[in-house]
Amino acid sequence: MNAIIEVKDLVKQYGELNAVDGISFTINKGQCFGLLGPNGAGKTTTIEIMEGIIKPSSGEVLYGGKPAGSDIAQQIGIQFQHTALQDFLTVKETLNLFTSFYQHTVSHQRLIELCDLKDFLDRDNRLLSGGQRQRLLLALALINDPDIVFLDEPTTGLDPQARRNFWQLIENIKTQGKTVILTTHYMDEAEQLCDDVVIMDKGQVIERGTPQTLLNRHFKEIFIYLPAAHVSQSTIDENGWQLEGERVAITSSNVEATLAALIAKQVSLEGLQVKSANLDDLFLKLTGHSLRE
Ligand SMILES: Nc1ncnc2c1ncn2[C@@H]1O[C@H](COP(=O)(O)OP(=O)(O)OP(=O)(O)O)[C@@H](O)[C@H]1O
Repeated sequence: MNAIIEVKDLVKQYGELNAVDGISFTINKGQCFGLLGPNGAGKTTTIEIMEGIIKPSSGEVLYGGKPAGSDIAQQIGIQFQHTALQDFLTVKETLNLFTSFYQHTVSHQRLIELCDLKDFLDRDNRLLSGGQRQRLLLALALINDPDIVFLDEPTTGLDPQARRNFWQLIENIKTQGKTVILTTHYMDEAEQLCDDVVIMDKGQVIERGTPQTLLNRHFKEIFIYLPAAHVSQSTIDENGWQLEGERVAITSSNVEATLAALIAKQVSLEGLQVKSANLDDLFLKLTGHSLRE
C-alpha cells in the first residue's frame, strides 16, 4: 500500500507542555484512518497541523512524499465539528456559495446523490435536523473533490439511526478511493469504519494497527455475564469473579470450559451474556480511563 500522508517526529509545544510529543505514523491511500485518544491527548493539535491550520514546533507532514504547500486547502476537505452555516441560505444556496471558494469543484448533482441531500435542498440551514446538517457539512467537505477528507467527530449528537446513515455515507466516500481521516469518541464507529487506528495519550502514540489486530493483541479472553442472583457469593469468591452491580463478570479464555463448569455447579444460565472485548475495553486497558470520560 502506498502512503498518502507521512507524519514524521511531530512535536507541538505550548510553553512547558508538549501537546504533541514526537509522533510518527503513515496513512495509506484509500483507507479510513482513525485518530483516537482521551480528552487532551493531542488529537486536535495533530489534525490541525496535518490540515496546515497550525505549525508544528518541529517535525513535518508529507503529502505524497512532499511537504504540504500553501495550496493544501485546495487538495483536502475538512468537516469541522462546529462549522457555522449561514442563516437565511438554503442548502442549495450554501452549496453554490462554497463552490465559489474553489478552483476545481465536483458537480452538485454528484454531491447531492453522495450525501443524500435531495429531500431538503430548498430548506433554510436553520431548519435542518442534526443528521441533515452533518450531511450538508460532509457535502461541503467534498465540494473540491479532495483525495483526503478530514472528519472531526462527525456523528457527535446524532441519534443511532442518523449515525448509521452517516456511516453508510463514509463507506460510499471510501469506495470512491478517497482517504478518510476520522476522529471520534465512539469506539463502535471506529471499529465499524476504520481500517487502521492510532491511539494517542499524553501527546504520544501508544498503539497502532487495525481494530481487530489491536484487540487480538491485548485480549485473549471473552467476557461472560450472569445475573448476580444466580451465583452464590462463595462461588464468586472461589473463582475470583467480579461482582459488577446486578451481574457477575467472568473473564474466560475458554468459553466451553467455563460454561461446563457453571453447569456442573448447577448455576442457572438464564440471562447469560457473552461479549468479546471491544475498543472501549482496549481503551480502558491502555489509558486507564474510558474515552468518554
Ligand atoms: N492553543 C493552545 N495553547 C495552550 N495549550 C493548548 C492549546 N491547544 C491545545 N492545548 C493543550 O494541548 C493538549 C492537547 O490538546 P488537544 O486539543 O490537541 O487534545 P485532544 O486530544 O484533541 O482533546 P479533545 O478530545 O478534548 O478535543 C491539551 O492539554 C490542551 O489543553
